[in-house]
Amino acid sequence: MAPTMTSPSGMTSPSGITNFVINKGNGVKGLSEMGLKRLPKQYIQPLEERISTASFGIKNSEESVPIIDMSNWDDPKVAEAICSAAEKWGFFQLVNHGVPIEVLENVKEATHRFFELPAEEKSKNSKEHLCSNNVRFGTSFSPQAEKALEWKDYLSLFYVSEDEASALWPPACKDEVLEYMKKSEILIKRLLEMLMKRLNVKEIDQEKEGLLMGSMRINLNYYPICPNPELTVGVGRHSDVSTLTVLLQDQIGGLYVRGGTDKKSWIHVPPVKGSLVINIGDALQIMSNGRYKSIEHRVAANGSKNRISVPIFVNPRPSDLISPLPEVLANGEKAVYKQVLYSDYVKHFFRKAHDGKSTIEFAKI
Ligand SMILES: CC(C)(COP(=O)(O)OP(=O)(O)OC[C@H]1O[C@@H](n2cnc3c(N)ncnc32)[C@H](O)[C@@H]1OP(=O)(O)O)[C@@H](O)C(=O)NCCC(=O)NCCSC(=O)/C=C/c1ccc(O)cc1
Ligand SMILES: O=C(O)CCC(=O)C(=O)O
Ligand SMILES: [Fe+2]
Repeated sequence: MAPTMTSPSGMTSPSGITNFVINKGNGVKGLSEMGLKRLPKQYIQPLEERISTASFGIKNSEESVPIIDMSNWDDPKVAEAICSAAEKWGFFQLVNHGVPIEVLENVKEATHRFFELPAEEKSKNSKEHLCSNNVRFGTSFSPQAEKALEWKDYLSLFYVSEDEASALWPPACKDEVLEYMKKSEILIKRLLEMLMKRLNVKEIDQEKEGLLMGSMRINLNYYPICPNPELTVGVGRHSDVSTLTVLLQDQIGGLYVRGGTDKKSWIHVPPVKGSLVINIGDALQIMSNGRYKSIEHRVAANGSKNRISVPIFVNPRPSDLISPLPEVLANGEKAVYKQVLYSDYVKHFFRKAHDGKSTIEFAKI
């Protein structure tokens, strides 16, 4: 249902838009549903950040993110494909990954259910209305730091415990998100085992497990139909600050990653039914001393369809010190990154607007 406006004229001013979208919790979904004919000024990105979808759909098999079949996950060829993709692309898609398709369908449905709630209901999960930092309903990425806003609303859920999730996560999506997280855990452990083996880490003991996957954050992303998609972005250029990210996308498309032979092209990650997209994050780039790459990516806005995605960010714990692993440096390799407190790293990321691969400079020696 379209939101009712108390002061239609106030909406045309920049502060009216900000109030409606950010403070009142209508999000860009609220703007989209008013049937705006033109993109508000705040969302107009500089030319160089806009995404031309002209090449959308052009296929070039050598220039696409690998699609890896995990049916025989203990076959060394699978590990080889995964580690090579993590080195070369930092991104890959998995099919037959073991997470039941029904679980994925349920979490997509739950995401729509949450965003269909009235603004007042969703706003109960905003940082202003909730006394916890672990649940956050918001819009754009970092509105207080951005020169141009991004065309996305989100619900971000930091997992602390089953009890806290039961008490704080919105009932519209809580069970389905928890199930998605739990059912993905085996896959996450398998991936980390393969990736670690190649780095000379023979076994993932409890300490390493904490460092690699000691905290999880799940975002429900909603990209509503945009009046001028060519002028803005859904998500600007960034790399994730996670160890790795498990991303569920729907069938709409619009995710682009930096890659190809020139390492500069923007390559579309086409939706593949039942698949999960995996990408390496900054924490693993740092721990592998640059061997695995956390690749820049971004999301286009869409002029005709609402899109959702649900990333699971698998992370170190906030209290962990991260640095190149001793096993990686055992052969005399020189460390490229220094030791940083993971929560400092994440705060640095959230405090600024998206700026491509710049976050990792924070950890460079
Ligand atoms: C530092 C954290 C994130 C928050 O701890 P806190 O004690 O609650 O910290 P602060 O209250 O000081 O929050 C710091 C600031 O971070 C920002 N922030 C706090 N969570 C959020 C939040 N989910 N969303 C977007 N700002 C936030 C926010 O600016 C906030 O400031 P403020 O506006 O004053 O509340 C802490 O939970 C922590 O260390 N977590 C480690 C695990 C973790 O969350 N890892 C990040 C994985 S996320 C990832 O890889 C990519 C995410 C991403 C997301 C969107 C994109 O467009 C692209 C990528
Ligand atoms: O929506 C997507 O496909 C990707 C979103 C993303 O990059 C993120 O949330 O970090
Ligand atoms: Fe991302």
